[in-house]
Amino acid sequence: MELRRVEDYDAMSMLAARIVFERIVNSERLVLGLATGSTPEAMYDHLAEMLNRDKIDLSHVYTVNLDEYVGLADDHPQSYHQYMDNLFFSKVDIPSDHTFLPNGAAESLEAEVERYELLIEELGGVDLQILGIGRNGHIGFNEPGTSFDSRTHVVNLTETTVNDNARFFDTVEEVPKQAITMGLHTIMNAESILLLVSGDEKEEALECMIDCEVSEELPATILQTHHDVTVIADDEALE
Ligand SMILES: N[C@@H]1[C@@H](O)[C@H](O)[C@@H](COP(=O)(O)O)O[C@@H]1O
Repeated sequence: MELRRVEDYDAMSMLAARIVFERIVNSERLVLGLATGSTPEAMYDHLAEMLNRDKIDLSHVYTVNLDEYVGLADDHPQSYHQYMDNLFFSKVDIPSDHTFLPNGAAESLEAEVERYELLIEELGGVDLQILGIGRNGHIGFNEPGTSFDSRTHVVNLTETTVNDNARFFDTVEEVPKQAITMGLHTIMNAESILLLVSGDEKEEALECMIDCEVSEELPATILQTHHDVTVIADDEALE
């Protein structure tokens, strides 16, 4: 695991954007695993700017997102579909049939998780996976206790996660209590992983991700066993 310490949120975002940019321009074909949440917001901004500035052709880029809330249609303002459209897809020229997220409004969630896992496999797997981390050490929406063997699945969100994500909704009651997420096995299959961590509220989760014994009670600790993880963390997250 390579740890790159940076001064603040913007330095983290800029470095992450540069790493993703380099991968895009140096690949003949690239499957990017994308994350949502507050952490990667500025990275998407910088990345879109770099790609547009240099008029980079993106016809070789495919994206698969980590997760989506259950019960929110694609056009729901708080869905991750909308997040990705607003923050990234609408600003860059990735072909629209190259971008994928789980469908949280699918009639059969069971069929949807199978479809999504197969889709990732058919794309040839993820080359570079962007990740954030939850305060309780979750990655994607894989809450403490999730099996390390998990593939894409439906999860019940913990109270901590529901409360943490309530800031994106008008009231905490509106936050969905379930989500579809790539599993820990799915995430570990990525060729490279880039984990972004910013702010003192993530300090404990980060410290544990690096130092605690690998355990399903702390999902992010599984990253200790991946062969190519780069962590970009800012001073506040490391103090
Ligand atoms: N499902 C997302 C994760 O993909 C994200 O990494 C994490 C941290 O979110 P934030 O970056 O907003 O702190 O929690 C959310 O619930």
